[in-house]
Amino acid sequence: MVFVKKSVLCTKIQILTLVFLSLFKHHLPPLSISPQNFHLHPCNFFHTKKFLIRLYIVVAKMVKICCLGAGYVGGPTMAVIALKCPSIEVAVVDISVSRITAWNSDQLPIYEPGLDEVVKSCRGKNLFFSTDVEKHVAEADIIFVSVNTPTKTRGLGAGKAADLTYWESAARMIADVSKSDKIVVEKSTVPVKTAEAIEKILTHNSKGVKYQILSNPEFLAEGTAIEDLFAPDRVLIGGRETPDGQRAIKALKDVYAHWVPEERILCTNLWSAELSKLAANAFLAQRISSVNAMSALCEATGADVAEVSHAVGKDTRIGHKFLNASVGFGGSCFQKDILNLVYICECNGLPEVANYWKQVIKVNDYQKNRFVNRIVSSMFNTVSGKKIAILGFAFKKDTGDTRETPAIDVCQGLLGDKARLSIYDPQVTEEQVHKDLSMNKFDWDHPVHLQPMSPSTVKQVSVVWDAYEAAKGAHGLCILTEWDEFKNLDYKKIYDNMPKPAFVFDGRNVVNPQKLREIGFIVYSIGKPLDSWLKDMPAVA
Ligand SMILES: NC(=O)C1=CN([C@@H]2O[C@H](COP(=O)(O)OP(=O)(O)OC[C@H]3O[C@@H](n4cnc5c(N)ncnc54)[C@H](O)[C@@H]3O)[C@@H](O)[C@H]2O)C=CC1
Ligand SMILES: O=C(O)[C@H]1O[C@H](OP(=O)(O)OP(=O)(O)OC[C@H]2O[C@@H](n3ccc(=O)[nH]c3=O)[C@H](O)[C@@H]2O)[C@H](O)[C@@H](O)[C@@H]1O
Repeated sequence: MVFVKKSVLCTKIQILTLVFLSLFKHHLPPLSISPQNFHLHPCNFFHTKKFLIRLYIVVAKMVKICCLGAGYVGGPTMAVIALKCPSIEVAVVDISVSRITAWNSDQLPIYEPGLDEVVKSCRGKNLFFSTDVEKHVAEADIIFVSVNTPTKTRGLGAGKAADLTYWESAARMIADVSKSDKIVVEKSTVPVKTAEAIEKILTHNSKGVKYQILSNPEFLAEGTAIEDLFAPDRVLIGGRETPDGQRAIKALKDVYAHWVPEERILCTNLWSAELSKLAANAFLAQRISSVNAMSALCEATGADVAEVSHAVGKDTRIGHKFLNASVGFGGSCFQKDILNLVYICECNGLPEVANYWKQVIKVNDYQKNRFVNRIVSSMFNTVSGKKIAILGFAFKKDTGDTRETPAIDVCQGLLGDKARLSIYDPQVTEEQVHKDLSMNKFDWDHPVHLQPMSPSTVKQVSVVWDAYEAAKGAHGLCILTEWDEFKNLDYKKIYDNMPKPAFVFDGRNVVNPQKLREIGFIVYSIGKPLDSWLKDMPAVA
């Protein structure tokens, strides 16, 4: 009985202390950042004499992370950190009010398998989305910067160099509002040596606050972001080789160590980390351009690119991943990052290296042009006034992202020849399609609220919500995204509703060309033996 009364009294005191400390936590002296401090067992916690000290530690110094940029990287990455590290408070902030409103709603601003569940399980607990950028930056111990780094469209390095406007303004804002020491983490993909520039901005405006800059590039791919974040091949952290730099690396490593095995967390110097990100994307894109270059040769010789990729990929030194021939790679990063790499090589007096990487983009552009040429040349050298169905507009399946999607170039090529397009994609809105088809190159990579507000509607384009509707009355059907549903469409029904000859141009090799030929279609599949109809047509119109 005595024990019960004592414990009730004790609990009341504990709760009151907790409330008190919560209210006045900002007036307590800071402790060193170490997530290890927070692994207190809840049972021990309330029954030890050191209770007040422990409570002080937990309430006063729960590690706070703030991420600038609630986009495709900032949103999912921070949601996973919050899920895996319940002892860390994560605030994701953005200058775009509509993005933050969407993150706080049931309709998240990006489509990514598994993301909804992760966000819903920690939002409002230790994961917050806010437009109060300055408040959260001021309170944070670790600040991730995951803002846009588009390709420059004007001035020095236009068309190649990374535009660091958003990064620089983020750094200046951090310097303005910070009153305590911070670890600033480059999450965006940036040119090598960016950390040096950021360091200068921060230290020259520091008002006595100390900063450590880390490079922690992100390797997630869209469509599999949550999977990739849960089990990354590696986490890369680059920092200064000074004692303070190493302590900062350790603090960030401790965050990832909540769920990533130690041997997968690689620590390097700053420049290696920054360059590794650009190198990884360049290597990946290079594989696609290599297989796409082979696909042209396959069409010319009667080889089948799928068989060639399979045979080549069986060599364990080469491996089978990323060898799918396609209409071309898209997405917000491959082209941007390679252009950036090319620019850095040129600036460092390495024109041969620059030209080598430039070729990866040239082959990608060649592949998209080749696809359009195949369509036009097989349809009697003109698509003027003809309806063409476009199945898939996103740059890959399982995402609604259309940034630098090959569909834009293919559609623009067909529109240039006066085709009428009927577009269907399960995740891309009508507004987005019109915006993409009327926007200037590279404009898409700026924050949404800074892009052209009301894009002009492209007259010859209609967007529909059903593949059958898109194909009705169409002379040809182009598959531009490998959505699973395109594999299982009723192609007989589609064929019956099209004028003849009816064409299928498969830019993702999702259909079985033989089966479609049996129905009656004339089929073009990337890198596959050509239909007799196409053999007589020039590959370049
Ligand atoms: N999308 C991807 O799969 C990957 C992207 N990256 C890199 O991550 C960076 C971000 O890419 P995404 O997330 O795709 O871009 P995003 O455009 O989806 O998101 C960037 C966000 O930053 C916000 N922003 C810009 N300036 C800001 C500021 N000063 N303060 C607060 N918010 C600000 C924008 O409003 C936007 O919502 C880029 O450097 C990209 O190269 C790296 C790996 C994967
Ligand atoms: O820095 C980035 O933004 C990210 O870029 C890519 O990820 P992502 O662009 O989201 O998607 P990928 O799966 O790499 O596909 C890129 C493009 O290549 C195409 N692709 C991919 C693989 C393949 O074999 N063939 C092929 O044409 C895809 O359809 C897509 O258009 C990288 O895979 C990520 O590691 C990286 O973090």
